[in-house]
Amino acid sequence: MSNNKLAEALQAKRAAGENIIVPYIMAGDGGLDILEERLTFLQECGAAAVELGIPFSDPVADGPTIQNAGKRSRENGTTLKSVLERLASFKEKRSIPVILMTYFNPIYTYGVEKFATDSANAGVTGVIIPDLPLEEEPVIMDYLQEHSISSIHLAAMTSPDDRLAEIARRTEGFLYAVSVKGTTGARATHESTVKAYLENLKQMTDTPVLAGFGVSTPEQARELASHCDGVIIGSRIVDLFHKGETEEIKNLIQESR
Ligand SMILES: O=P(O)(O)OC[C@@H](O)[C@@H](O)c1c[nH]c2ccccc12
Repeated sequence: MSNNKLAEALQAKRAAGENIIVPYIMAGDGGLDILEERLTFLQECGAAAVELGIPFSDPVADGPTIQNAGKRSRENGTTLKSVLERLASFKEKRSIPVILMTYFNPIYTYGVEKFATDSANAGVTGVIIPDLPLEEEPVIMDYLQEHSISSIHLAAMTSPDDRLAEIARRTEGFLYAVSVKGTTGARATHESTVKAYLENLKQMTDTPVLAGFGVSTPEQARELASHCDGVIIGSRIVDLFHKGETEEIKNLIQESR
């Protein structure tokens, strides 16, 4: 049974004529005590969902901004366990969907089945595991489905069409269209081939398609969203929270919608 709660929440924003905006933040950057406040703030800014990163020592897909945030978070003692416990402590109070972004290693160490159960208890709506290839997904798929947690897959610009079609078919909640060739981080421009790539993905699925990597301004967000359904904004938001520039975050999200 695939699960549509997340896709439905995102599609509701789209149906209201908005671009779907999903900010990424690093859990525990600034301490876990401010997590609730940040999620509430992002919800009030009009974010459709939040992608919440779990810090990890070898974040292969991350650029410097998120690597540094992960380092700060680990220095604060943040672990997958402490994040799930914290999320569980205020799950009744929030309505914004929370998507966990974690590499597979912390999940494996935690225990795959326990991860799914505890994530469900923490009110987690979806997960992104960037280093778990489609072929390896069976190790966790059934547990996630049992708890109605969406498994969000990443599409890469370098993948051939038949691979993209398979990813588009299997993804739940939304399809994460990685829109650069490289790691996370703010960039001035995207390659001209991105448009065709996003439009191609849009034709492969009815699930929302969100573009991520390298989006840091409302202009970029609106431009990419005009070829799909919305965007994920990571490094820029992480940086602004770190500097305490919350007003800027609000403007960025509101002008991207
Ligand atoms: O930081 P950027 O360039 O805005 O990209 C989003 C990204 O940070 C977030 O979705 C993310 C952080 N770490 C990841 C690892 C893999 C895939 C995605 C991510």
